[in-house]
Parts: sequence; structure tokens; C-alpha cells
Amino acid sequence: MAIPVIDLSVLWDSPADGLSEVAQMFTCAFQEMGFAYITNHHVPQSVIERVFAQHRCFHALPLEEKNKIRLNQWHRGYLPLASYQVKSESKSKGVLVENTKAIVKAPNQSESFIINHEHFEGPPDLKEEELFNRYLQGPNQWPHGMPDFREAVLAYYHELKKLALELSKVFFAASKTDFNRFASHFQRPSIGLRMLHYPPQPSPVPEGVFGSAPHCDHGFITILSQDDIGGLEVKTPSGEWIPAPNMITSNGESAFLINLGDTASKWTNDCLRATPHRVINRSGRDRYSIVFFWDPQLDLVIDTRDLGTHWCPADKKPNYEPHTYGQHLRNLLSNNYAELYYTIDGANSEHDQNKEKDMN
Ligand SMILES: O=C(O)CCC(=O)C(=O)O
Ligand SMILES: [Fe+2]
Repeated sequence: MAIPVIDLSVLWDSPADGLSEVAQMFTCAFQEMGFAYITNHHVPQSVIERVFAQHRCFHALPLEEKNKIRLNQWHRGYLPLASYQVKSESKSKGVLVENTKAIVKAPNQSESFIINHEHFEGPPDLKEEELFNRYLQGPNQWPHGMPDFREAVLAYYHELKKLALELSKVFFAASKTDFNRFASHFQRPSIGLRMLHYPPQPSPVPEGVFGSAPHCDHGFITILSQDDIGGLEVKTPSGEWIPAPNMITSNGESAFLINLGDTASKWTNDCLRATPHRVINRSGRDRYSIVFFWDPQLDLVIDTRDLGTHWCPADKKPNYEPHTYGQHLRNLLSNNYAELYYTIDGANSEHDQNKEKDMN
């Protein structure tokens, strides 16, 4: 079983017909494999190459420099090598597919630089200082003296935002639902952009040690870009791990890999799949990837019924109770990351520091 390729050309060439055509390909891809390459995505190759060049420069900095911007309680900054171990188990279509505790024996063999949406992208009626303390609404951290890095990352970020919005329209077209009903929930999206460096893993790779342990993503849509080192693997519905290498199209452009997170899968009543994936870097070389997590506003209620009866017939009860995306995200992050967070003055943050705070 191969990872399908979705060519987005028709989306730009004839938007109305193109949308339903792409939505059909999207449905096929996500009912089955749960991963797809997208080509002709309109993100300039120069923007991708520039951000990867800067990505390498950042991770080549001395550890001391990177540690100055350690991951803070707004989930922004630098996460050192092997500091984080995946704990959440993975379900796909409601069925346990990765018993994480039994499989994972070591922290992820990767280091990351993470930015999220800019905190000033918050509700227009809130003052910045109020917003500052709200869940996940804080400032990004940037390495000192690297203006080119910041510029390259933000250029990439803004291109991917545009692309992700188009992919959201495809999701709603696949759900036979008018995107405009939800557009406002994507005006202040929850975005995570994670730039991962995977040093080569020793050979043979010990059992249970991963660059990225098997997991499903938690959110709505993920857009991944990677170098040509390989190492990413995707679990097929029949339980086989298959490689998901970088793909360069005939016009010399890098394709993106896209997948759905748990939120999208639950929203569709498990009809579309969130698929487990993992990274093992057996190449003997350094691997670099960039993951763009595109999620709705934290207060959006995820309710299958809001997508009509396309994914769940009227006479059936949906598999999940309605819940806000913020509740889901908070559970996930506090389960997996909270003890890693550093406050601005360098001390570890309280585990549940933000528990009682507002969700917006
Ligand atoms: O680095 C990769 O290729 C995948 C990383 C990933 O799956 C994630 O960060 O969620
Ligand atoms: Fe992932």
C-alpha cells in the first residue's frame, strides 16, 4: 500500500470544481492510509530551502545558546535532545494502535525549536497583558543575533498558514459542510511550528529507542516537510510500517506530507483516520524536518453533529461527546510536556500552572 499523492493544481486552476475534486481525493486518502503527499501546493521552493538552511544554523549553535530559550509554559522555545518521552497512547479510528508505555523505552532522540501562533493574534478585545497569561498565549522566543533565522522561519510560517487554510476548506468540502460556518474559528488558529533535528542513531538501533516514538498527532491538520535523509515511517491500516521519504516532483519542488490529528478524526466520528507514525534515523547522518500543526481556535467545540450527518447518520449516536479543542490540547500537553516547561526566569513551571486559567 503506497501513500497517495494529491495534486492541488486543480484547486488553483478552477477553484469551484477543483475543490470537490480534491475533496474526493482527500476523502479516499484519509479513509484509508491517513497520510498523503501534496504537490503543486504553491509554497515557493525558495522559502522551503531558506528555512531548512536556517534550521541547520540554529541547531549548530552551542547548547548553551539554545538553552537560553528553553521551552516555556506557552510551549515555545528550545526542547533539548532526548528530553521528552511520548506518554500518550495512540488510537486510530477509536482503536488502540500503539501501546506507548509498552513500546517506548527512551526519550525521543531529537531536539526541537518550537514557535506557536503569535500571541497578539488573540481576541481583538483583549489587552496584550491580559492575553499574555492565558493558556498557550505567550510570546515566541527567538535565538539572539539571528535575524535571518527569524525572517526565514516566519516566511515559511506565513506560507504554510495560507496553505493550511486551503486544506481546511478541503476538509470541510469532504465533510459536505460549508467552510464559511467555521471560518471564524480559523481566524485565530492554534499553530505549532516545530523544527526537529535528529542526530544519527547508533547502529544497531536498540529496541524501543526512536527519533520520534510512534504517535498520532493530536490536532487538526499537520503539514510536514523533511530533508532527503529518510527515517519517517507510517503505519498502514494493516499494521505494517512503511517509509514516507521526502518526495521531489518532476518540476524540482518538494512535496509536503499531510496527515490528520485526533481532533479531525474524532470530528469525523473516526471516519477519517489519524495514522500512527514514527522516526528512526538509521542513516548515519543528521536529519532535519519541519512540522506545521494547524489547529482551530481553542474555544471551538468539536462536535460531529456540527458536520451534519455525513460522517454519522442521524439515527446513530456519535462516538464522542462534544468537547472544546482547548480541553483536548490541554490534556495532551499537560500529560506529555508540563514538567519540561521553563518560566521566563529559568525555573521549572508548576505542573498545572495554567489549569485554572482561561482557555481563550
Ligand atoms: O520529523 C518527522 O518527520 C515527524 C515528526 C512528528 O511526527 C511530530 O513531531 O509530530
Ligand atoms: Fe507527528
